[in-house]
Amino acid sequence: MNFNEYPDREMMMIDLANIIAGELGESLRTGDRASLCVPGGTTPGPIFDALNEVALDWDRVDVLLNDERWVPEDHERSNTRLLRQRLLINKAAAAKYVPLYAPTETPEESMEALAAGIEPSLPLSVCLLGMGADMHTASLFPGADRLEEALSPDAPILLPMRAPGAPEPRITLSARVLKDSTNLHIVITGAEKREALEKARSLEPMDAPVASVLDRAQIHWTE
Ligand SMILES: O=C(O)[C@H](O)[C@@H](O)[C@H](O)[C@H](O)COP(=O)(O)O
Repeated sequence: MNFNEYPDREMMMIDLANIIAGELGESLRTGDRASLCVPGGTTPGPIFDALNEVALDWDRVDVLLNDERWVPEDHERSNTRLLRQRLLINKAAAAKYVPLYAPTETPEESMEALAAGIEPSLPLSVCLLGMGADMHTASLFPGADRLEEALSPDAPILLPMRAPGAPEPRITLSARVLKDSTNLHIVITGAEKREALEKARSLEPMDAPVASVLDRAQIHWTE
């Protein structure tokens, strides 16, 4: 496991924004387009704040989420809302946003169309993941209804997911799509998550879904 520890949150978020920008720049040097896949939740906001100011050919970058909560875009729990407020602004406003949400009642109704929209952005050039203290990443939750399918090597791109730990239905990229990213990072903060990550190393992905990507990921941690 590639583990990077930082002296404080501010430094970690700025460093990570620079690392991500460098990797996107490298992908744009060798290809026509690059893709950046990011988590929602409460951790990544400051990374987005730094990243949206970076000079990059953003008009050649696809931006998408690891996972989305099935709520309207103006809902306070919408990850899309977070992206529109903090990442897809300033210089990064030129990026192409690839949605993981559509206004249908259930994720199942939109799954096929959303997956078709994502396919051209694969493999992901840069994927940043978060992690919960229950060892979930993206919406790959322990005990989730379609976890086994989402972890399988021939999983579809996208799956609906319902889990005891998630208050609303979710939609998530599958583990194989996350793992196939050219550059893969996990950002976590605090002692509880560090402990959970250590524990995940000796567990199976069905019990600790983040374990499915650990051998490919660089971990970034601070208190
Ligand atoms: O929609 C989401 O909730 C995420 O994409 C999810 O996988 C998140 O990264 C972790 O739950 C960590 O969340 P926090 O950063 O809020 O702890």
